[in-house]
Amino acid sequence: MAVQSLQFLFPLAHTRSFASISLPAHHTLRPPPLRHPRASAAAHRSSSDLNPSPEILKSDDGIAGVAIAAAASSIDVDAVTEAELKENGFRSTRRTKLVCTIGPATCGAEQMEALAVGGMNVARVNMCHGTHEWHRQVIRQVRRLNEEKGFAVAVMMDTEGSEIHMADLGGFASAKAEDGEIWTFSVRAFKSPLPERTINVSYDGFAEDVRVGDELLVDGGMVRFEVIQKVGPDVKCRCTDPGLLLPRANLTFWRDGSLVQERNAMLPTISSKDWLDIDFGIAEGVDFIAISFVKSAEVINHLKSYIAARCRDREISVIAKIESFDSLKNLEEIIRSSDGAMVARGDLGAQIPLEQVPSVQQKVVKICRQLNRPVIVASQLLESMIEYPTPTRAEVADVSEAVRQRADALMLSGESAMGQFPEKSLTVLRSVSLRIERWWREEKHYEAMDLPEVASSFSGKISEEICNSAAKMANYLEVDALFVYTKSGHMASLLSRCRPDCPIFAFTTSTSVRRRLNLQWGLIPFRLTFSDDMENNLNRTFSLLKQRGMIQSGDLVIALSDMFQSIQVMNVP
Ligand SMILES: Nc1ncnc2c1ncn2[C@@H]1O[C@H](COP(=O)(O)OP(=O)(O)O)[C@@H](O)[C@H]1O
Ligand SMILES: C=C(OP(=O)(O)O)C(=O)O
Ligand SMILES: [K+]
Ligand SMILES: [Mg+2]
Repeated sequence: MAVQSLQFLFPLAHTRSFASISLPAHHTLRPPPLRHPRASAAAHRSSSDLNPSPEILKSDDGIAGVAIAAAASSIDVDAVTEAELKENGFRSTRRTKLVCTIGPATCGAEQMEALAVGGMNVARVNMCHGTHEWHRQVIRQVRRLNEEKGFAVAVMMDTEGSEIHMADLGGFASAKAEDGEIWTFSVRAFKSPLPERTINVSYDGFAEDVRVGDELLVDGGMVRFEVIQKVGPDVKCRCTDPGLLLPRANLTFWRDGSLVQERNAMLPTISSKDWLDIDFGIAEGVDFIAISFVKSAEVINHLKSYIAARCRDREISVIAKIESFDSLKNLEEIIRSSDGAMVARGDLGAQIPLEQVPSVQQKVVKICRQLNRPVIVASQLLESMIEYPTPTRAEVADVSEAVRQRADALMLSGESAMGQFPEKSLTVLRSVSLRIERWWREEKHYEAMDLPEVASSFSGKISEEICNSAAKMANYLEVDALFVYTKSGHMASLLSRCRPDCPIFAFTTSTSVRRRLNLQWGLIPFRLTFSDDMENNLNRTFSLLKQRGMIQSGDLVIALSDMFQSIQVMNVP
C-alpha cells in the first residue's frame, strides 16, 4: 500500500477473540486531506484518461453517459454512474434507485437506451400485458444494451396473479365510462366486436360471487360502478364514478363498505398462467420475479425453492408485492421470507381505504430496512405525466416523501409503459431524488433508525457489526466512499441498510449479483475479478478506477471485505 495510506486490518473471521477488538479511536486517524472540488479536478483531466475509447451519449435533458464496452475493460461499471462520478464527484451520485416499467412507449431500442442513460436501474415487464414473444424481445434488448453499452440494468418480471381482471377491450386501447351509464360485465364468450358497453371478465365465478348493491372498483377505484341486476352470466352495473377503462384493468368489489374477500382466499397466489410466466422468466434469465397479491410467506418460500432447483448457477431474487389486504396481516413474515418487497400502491389502494396507504407505505419501508430487504415504492408516483410533460406539485411531494423515507427504489408504471413522456418522468424521479439527497447533506440530516440484528450465525453477526461500524466511521470521518468486496453481495446490502452519507462501491465477481445490487440504495455495483489478497485487490481497484478518472490520489476510502471481514481506512495512493 502506498506510504501515505493509513490502514487497519482486522482478520476477524478466524477467531472468536478477535471479534471483541474495538475499532480504532477516531483521534488516531489523520484528518482527511483537503481535496479540490471533484468537478474542477475532473474538468482538468484530459479525455485520453478515459479507457478504452468511450462513446459519449447525450440524452434530451443533457445528462452525459459514457458507454464503454464491458468486454474491453477489466472492471465493469455502470456507464451512467461513471459519467456522474467524473462530472460531479462522489457526493452527487444518486442513492435512490429507479425502476421503469417497459411497455409500448419504451420497448424500442432507442427509447430503452434513453431510459438507461436517464438512470433506469431496473427494467420491469408486467406479465398482465403482452405476449411471451413481446417480453422476450424486451428482455433481450436490455441484455444487449448492457453488453454493448456498458449498462447494468437488471430485469424484473412481475406476475399477473389470480385476481379478477377485465379482458381486452376488443381491440380498443381504452373506453370511456360516463356517469349513470349502464355497462354489462360478463363471463360469456363474445365474438368480436363486443356489444356496446360490454366488458368481459376473466374470472368464471364472477356472476355468482357478486351481489346486487355491491360496488365494483376498476383499477383500484379509478372508475366505479354499482351492481344493479344479475341476468345469468351478465352483471348489469351503473357507472357512479366516470373514467377511462383500460384493457385488463383489475376489478375488486366491495359490500357494505368492506372488500369482498372470500373469493381471494380461494384463488392461488400464483396461478397456472403465472407458473408458465415464471418458467419463461427463468429461461430468459430475469434478475427479479415480483409476485402479485402475496398473502403469506409460504408462497414465497415455495417459489424460492422452485427457482433454486432450476437455476443452480445463479439466483433470481423474489420480490413480494404488498398490495392485498391479506398481506398486511403477515407483513413481517412475508418480508422476511422474500428477497425484497414492493409497496404496490395501485391495488393496495383498492383493498384498504386510500387514506391508510401512506402509513402502510411508511411501515413497509421501515420493516424492509430493519430486516435488510430492498423496498420499491410503486404506482402513481407521477400519474399525471402519462398525459402531461410536468408533474403536479403533489406528485413531486409524494416522490420526495418516498425518497425521504429512504426507500431503495422508486418505480414508474404507466408513465414509462404507455405514457407520452417516459424520459421526462424518469428525469423528474432522478432530479427529485438528487435534490432530497443533497438536502440531507446540506442540513447534515442524520436519521437514526434502530437496526435490529438480522444475522443468525456468529460470522454473520461479525459482518453486521463491521458494516454498522464502517458506516458510522464513514459518516464521522466524512470519507469519500466505502469500498466493499463481496462475492454474494450480502455485505454490500448490510452497508446499504445503514444508509451512509457516502456512496458504496460494491465489487463483486458475478454479473448477476452486480445487476441485482443495482436495486439497492446507495450501491454502485462493479464487476471485478478479485483474489484472496486484499492488498492486491485494493491496488488493482485503485489503479483501474484512477485510470478511468473515477477516483484520485488522496481520496479517503474505507474498504471492507466479506472474505476477511476486515475494515481498512486509507487514502487512495
Ligand atoms: N407489455 C405491455 N403491453 C401493453 N401495455 C402495457 C404493457 N405493460 C404496461 N402496459 C400499459 O401500461 C399501463 C400501466 O402499467 P402497469 O401499472 O404495470 O399495469 P396495470 O395497469 O395493469 O397494473 C397498463 O395498464 C397498460 O395499459
Ligand atoms: C405495482 C402494482 O401492480 P400491477 O401494476 O401489476 O397491478 C400495483 O398494484 O401498484
Ligand atoms: K402485475
Ligand atoms: Mg397490482
